[in-house]
Amino acid sequence: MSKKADVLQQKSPAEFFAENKNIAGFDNPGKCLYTTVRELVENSLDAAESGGQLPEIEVTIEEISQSRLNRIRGIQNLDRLDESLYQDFESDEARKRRLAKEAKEEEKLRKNAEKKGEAPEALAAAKKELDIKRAASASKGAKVFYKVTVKDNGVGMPHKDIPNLLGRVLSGTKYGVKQTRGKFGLGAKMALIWSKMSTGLPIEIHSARKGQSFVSYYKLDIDIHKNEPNVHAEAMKDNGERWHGAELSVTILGNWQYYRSKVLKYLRQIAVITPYAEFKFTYAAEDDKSSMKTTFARRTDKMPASPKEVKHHPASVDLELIKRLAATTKCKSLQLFLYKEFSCISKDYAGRLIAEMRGGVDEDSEPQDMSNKQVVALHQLLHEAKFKDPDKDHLSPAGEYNLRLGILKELHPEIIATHQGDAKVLEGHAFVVEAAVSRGGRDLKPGINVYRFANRIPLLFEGGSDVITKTALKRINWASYKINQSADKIGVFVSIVSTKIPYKGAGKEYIADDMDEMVNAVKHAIMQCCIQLRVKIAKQQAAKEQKLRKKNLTKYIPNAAYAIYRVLQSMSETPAVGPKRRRLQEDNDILGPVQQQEVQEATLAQKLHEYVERIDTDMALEYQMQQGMAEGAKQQVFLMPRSAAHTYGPPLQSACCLLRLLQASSD
Ligand SMILES: Nc1ncnc2c1ncn2[C@@H]1O[C@H](COP(=O)(O)OP(=O)(O)OP(=O)(O)O)[C@@H](O)[C@H]1O
Repeated sequence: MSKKADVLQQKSPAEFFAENKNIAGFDNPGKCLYTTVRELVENSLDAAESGGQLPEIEVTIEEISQSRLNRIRGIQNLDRLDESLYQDFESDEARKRRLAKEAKEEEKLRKNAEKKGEAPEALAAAKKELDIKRAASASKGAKVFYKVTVKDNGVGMPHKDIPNLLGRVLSGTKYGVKQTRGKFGLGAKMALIWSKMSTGLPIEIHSARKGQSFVSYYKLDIDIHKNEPNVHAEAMKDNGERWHGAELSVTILGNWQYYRSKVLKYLRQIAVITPYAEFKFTYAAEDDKSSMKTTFARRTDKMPASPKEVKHHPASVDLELIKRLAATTKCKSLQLFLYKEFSCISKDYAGRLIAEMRGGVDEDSEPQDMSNKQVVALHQLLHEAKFKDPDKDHLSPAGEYNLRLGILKELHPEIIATHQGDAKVLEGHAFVVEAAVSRGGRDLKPGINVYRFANRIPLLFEGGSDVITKTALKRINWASYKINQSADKIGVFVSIVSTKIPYKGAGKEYIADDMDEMVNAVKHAIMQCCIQLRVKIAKQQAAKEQKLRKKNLTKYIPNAAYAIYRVLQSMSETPAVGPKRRRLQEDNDILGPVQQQEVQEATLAQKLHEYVERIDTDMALEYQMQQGMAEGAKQQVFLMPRSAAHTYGPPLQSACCLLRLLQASSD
């Protein structure tokens, strides 16, 4: 073994995450740009919602070329002395080859245009496209940097806490048992670590609490080795406008070209799940042509009730957590400790648990005095004893109203159904699954389009391994709900909220598919939507078929009226003589008016129109009757018969309902 391998080394959390950025979703420059936007936006949403504020979030990505970045960093942009040192150097030979290839390509374009007889403008457009492709491939290796700024109207941060909150890995205010988008105390610091690694520039922060007379300003970076904030500048600026919120800016290496669609998709999906928020997005490129601005507007002022922090459920605690709680509790007795620090344990039940523990503890023992063995015994008992499930009042699902509104506003589906499931429990943490299934709409491809949300954030990566995708694609028999899995544009939206989302990894990309409780809850929510959708689809199909039938019948009325009238006319002109030509009275009844010109072609056409109209209504009633029996909404109404001897006739039909009289059973 080499000597070096024997040397004991230690790593700070910042060093660990700097070396393993991918764990936190910072895989390559493009993904780093995406994850930076995502982490900052999610912090902003958490901050606005925790203050009960309708979120207003501005996201700006400013493109910065290498030379501009150098100017910002105070580095001189030197001319190259030795061109052949650089990756983009092209030898004379290579240049000749490239020019020859380009000439060939242009010649081919010209010949093709000639063959197709295209106008000179078409050839010019094709050449321009080719030039753009060439320029893109020439700039493929060029590095582009971005200043990402996210501004919100949230609660801001206390001045003195800012360096620790944003310059120390694994520090945050969201570690309690509470539904929040953030969890690990990592996201914003990863953006800072990436900026430090790729551009060396610090993060800039403006922040103000509600009613604060000053705006906190910090420019800081992180000492990765020590996992400590390193403050470059600090100020308290005047806050005349009494602004509150936070604005964070980081300058990082990225790749907008490859991740543009992901960033925009993320913003659209977050607009779906938070229709009460407004997102303004600006992309400022170095050349104005590639810049863009877009707004995802707020559609409602109805914000879901804020999630609440709750106590630990006994089924969710581990040994270390019990030790920590016992060491820090203010409770002086074990009974009070169990009652106050955990949910779903009454004082009485705490007493019974302590009696069951034995081993030298009683109700009055001090929690801090528990020995290791006693803590182990308590831990074991908490996992073996029965406890009520945690309730769901502390959770904050988007709500069917918001989910439906968000989908309608962003994707415009033809039909949609939503469902919110009952609270379920996973390892002591309550969770709620909400779902929506839609058909048709903007931006959807034919087939199943899955949209995943966890604690109201969209999950865009690693979909293949996720419980929602797997359930939607493999565990639902779409055909049985009148849905064509490959031809229809189906949107499946599932949102899971919990005090602990069982993410795989710190990148918060997907939820594993190996927990039965989760699988069942997701499947149930999707199926409930499908059941509602089946009814809507059946109604739509019947209405469509009926419309088509009516259209077809109406189409042939002029021809039919013409043909019938001609037959009747020629019959009426032919005398009825001879034994075989004797007419029935009914024939005379029809032919007489034709002869008298009382019935004409137009009369027949009108009667046929009336008939088609009538059978259309009859068929609608027939359909309603079937629906009433099979899948329509049923309502029981109890009526008192006027006498004991009452007869129950056939169902009564109306244009909107079916009334069936039945004798109620005596009990
Ligand atoms: N825009 C903001 N407004 C108010 N506070 C913020 C804002 N951004 C960050 N913070 C504070 O900084 C803390 C650290 O943020 P960071 O993104 O590093 O982690 P997190 O959001 O707690 O968890 P996660 O790593 O899961 O995102 C947050 O817990 C929050 O208290």
